[in-house]
Amino acid sequence: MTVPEVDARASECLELAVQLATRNVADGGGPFGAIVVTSDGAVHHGVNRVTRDNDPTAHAEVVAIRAAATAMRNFDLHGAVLYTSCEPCPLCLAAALWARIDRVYFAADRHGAAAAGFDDALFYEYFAGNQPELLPVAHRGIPSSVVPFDAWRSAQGKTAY
Ligand SMILES: Nc1nc2[nH]cnc2c(=O)[nH]1
Repeated sequence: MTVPEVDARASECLELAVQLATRNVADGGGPFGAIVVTSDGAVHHGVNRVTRDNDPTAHAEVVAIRAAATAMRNFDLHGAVLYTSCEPCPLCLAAALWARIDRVYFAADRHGAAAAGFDDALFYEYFAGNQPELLPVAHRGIPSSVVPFDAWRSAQGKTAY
């Protein structure tokens, strides 16, 4: 069942994300825009800044999540919604999970991104186990690997996340 007010808000927010994405292309950036609406109703913008900042992690969604967390002075964005011009890539989806965002709405999908030359769909294939050669990852369980976790478990006054 759909809730009309929620759906109206989603369309409006997605339109804004798409406008940010389009404007970002005119400004010399990638064609991605996102907003995070936090639990207090504030709207936090993000656009893709990868090439401008030489930061491969500066995807629109990540930039919006960082802006929201900074403004909220909290790494936990429980109660927030992410609206993005394009389906979050695995990096952006992981950022939303770590931020404890409640829900995600997207406009274009990974196949639209692929048609524009972006590897979002390919990286989903990697995580599905279908493209292992893209990035070989090896486990070497050296004995000291447990030391940081032991330190964490016994740390007093830590901030868990
Ligand atoms: N969803 C999304 N996919 C991307 N692929 C490359 N950059 C981006 C981005 O900023 N957002």
